Amino acid sequence: MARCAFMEQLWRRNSQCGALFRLLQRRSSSWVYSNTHGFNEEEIREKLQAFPGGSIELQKQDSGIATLTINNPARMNAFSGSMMVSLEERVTQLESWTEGKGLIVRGAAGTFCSGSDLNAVRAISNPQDGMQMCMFMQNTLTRLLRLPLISVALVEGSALGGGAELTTACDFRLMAPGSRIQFVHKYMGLVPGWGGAARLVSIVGSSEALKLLGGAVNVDPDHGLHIGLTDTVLKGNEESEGADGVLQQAEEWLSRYTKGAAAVIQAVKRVVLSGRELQLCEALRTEKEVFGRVWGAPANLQALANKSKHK
Ligand SMILES: CCCC(=O)SCCNC(=O)CCNC(=O)[C@H](O)C(C)(C)COP(=O)(O)OP(=O)(O)OC[C@H]1O[C@@H](n2cnc3c(N)ncnc32)[C@H](O)[C@@H]1OP(=O)(O)O
Repeated sequence: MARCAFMEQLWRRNSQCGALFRLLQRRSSSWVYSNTHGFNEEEIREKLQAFPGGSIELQKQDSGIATLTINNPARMNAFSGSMMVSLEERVTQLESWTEGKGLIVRGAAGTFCSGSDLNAVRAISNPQDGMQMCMFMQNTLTRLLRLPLISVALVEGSALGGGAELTTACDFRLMAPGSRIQFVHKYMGLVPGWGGAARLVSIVGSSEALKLLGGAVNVDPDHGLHIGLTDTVLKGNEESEGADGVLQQAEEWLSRYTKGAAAVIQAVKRVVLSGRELQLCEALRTEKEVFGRVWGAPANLQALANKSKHK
């Protein structure tokens, strides 16, 4: 133990190593499962890779907003095994994006995602593989939600099953007209397994969550707004300018919250995340630590020099 504390001090002394230490600490604290829980990441990664198809595209923009596209249109953007692995790799890339501020998660070709690819699910329907896939996806989606970026799910068309769960791994849900979010798991003889039930309860409360899961309710944009699952309803592509009007609207909506220095926006996400997830004392200590990183930092000094008024 003493040796560990000494090593930690050494790490922290050098600021570059300190940053790396924080990154590693943040990454490992974002993981729900490790080998102590019987999770064998390498093995399930290899099994998932045996079910190829589709892709996960990541596009980072200079504005600090990235777009993550679930791309498997022939199967309504269902997640093949290789897409699950690719999503994890994209999340890893985003974890170290120092200039990043926001993230839009969307599906290709006008629909969000129809959950896991039923062909892959059939092939790994034994309990051991099912548990490993569940832990793999829970780890990935927990890390997605904990990214130091403000994230939105842009829902067009259908978000079904695991697709509905994916929307809850974002900070906000924006819905296009005619779209739906539906936890269809009950019809498949399942419950959510990608962390969607736990996150749904924290978004809409336990009684609404019980209704949505127990009734496999088809949530349209108005119902989503009413129960607090949806944050805003966008105009349709035909009512907005350009071929990809809904994406543009989502970027405009998100950019209200991402204006400013990346370090500050990332700090905002961190303090809200710790308030959301941690016990009060721990959240307060995290807030103090994050505050210490922005206090006297360039954005703060610049604001002081500008003597800004907030009218
Ligand atoms: C823990 C995770 C739990 C889960 O995610 S379980 C999976 C839950 N998802 C589902 O059950 C979705 C089942 N699919 C549907 O209900 C419908 O296909 C859907 C999405 C409403 C679209 O309906 P339509 O517009 O009528 O189109 P369609 O049925 O002809 O589909 C077009 C092609 O896409 C395929 N597809 C859709 N969802 C899929 C899926 N999840 N896995 C594998 N293939 C899927 C569908 O089979 C069809 O393919 P094909 O053209 O017949 O070759």
